[in-house]
Amino acid sequence: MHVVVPFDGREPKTRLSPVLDIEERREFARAMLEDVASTIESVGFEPTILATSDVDCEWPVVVDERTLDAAVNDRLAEIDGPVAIVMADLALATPDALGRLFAAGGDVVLAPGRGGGTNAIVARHPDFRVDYHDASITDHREIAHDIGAEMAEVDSFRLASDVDDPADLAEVLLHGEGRAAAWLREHGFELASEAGRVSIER
Ligand SMILES: Nc1nc2c(ncn2[C@@H]2O[C@H](COP(=O)(O)OP(=O)(O)OP(=O)(O)O)[C@@H](O)[C@H]2O)c(=O)[nH]1
Ligand SMILES: C[C@H](OP(=O)(O)O)C(=O)O
Repeated sequence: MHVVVPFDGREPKTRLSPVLDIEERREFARAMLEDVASTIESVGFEPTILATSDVDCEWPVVVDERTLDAAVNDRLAEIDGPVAIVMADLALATPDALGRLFAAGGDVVLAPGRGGGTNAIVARHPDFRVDYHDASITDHREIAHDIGAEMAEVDSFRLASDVDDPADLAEVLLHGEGRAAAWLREHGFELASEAGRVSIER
C-alpha cells in the first residue's frame, strides 16, 4: 500500500496564530509531520510526503503546488492499488492506531476528525476521489456510496485528534509522545486549568 502524507509547510496552521508566530508554526508543523511519518514507518510502510514545496527530510517527497484536492486526487488516479492518505497534523497518532486503520477491511476506510474533517483514508477502490474542507467526512461517505464502494470507519481518539486550534495543543501535551509534544514543552507550553477544563499556558 502507498501511504501519502499531504503537507503544506509554507504558512501552516494559521488557526494556531493566536499562540504561535509564523516561524513557530512552521517548526511545529514540521515536528508533527516527522511524528506522523515516523509512526507510519514504524508499522511497516514508507510514507511519501505530498508537499506544496520541497521538504528536506528522510522520506520521498512529491511536490505539487496545486490545491490539496487536486494534488491528492492526482495521486489517487496515478497510483495502482491501495492508497492511504494520512494528514500531517495527527500528532497523537500511534503505531497501534495507524495499524488498525491500515488493517481495516473495506474499499474505502475513513478516520473522521473531530469537527467534521477526514483525518485519514484508505482507498482500495479505483474511482474514489477526495473532497476536503468543511464537513468532508460527509462528502467522503457520499463519494464512497456513489461509487458503490464498501465503506468502513475507524473509531479512534488518536486519529480523530488533528491539531487545528490552540485548545488542541492541550491534547498534545496530555497524550503526545513524540517531537510535537517535546517541541511545545521546549517552547514553554504547559498545561493549565481554565473553568474546570484543561488548557495551555506559556
Ligand atoms: N499538499 C498539500 N497539503 C496541504 C494543503 N493544505 C493543507 N495541507 C495539509 O493537509 C493537512 C490538513 O490541513 P488543515 O488542517 O486543513 O490546514 P492547515 O493549512 O495545516 O491549517 P490552517 O491554516 O489552520 O487551516 C495538513 O497535513 C496540511 O499540511 C495543500 O494545499 N497541499
Ligand atoms: C483538510 C480538512 O482538514 P480540517 O480543516 O478539517 O482540519 C479536512 O479534513 O477536510
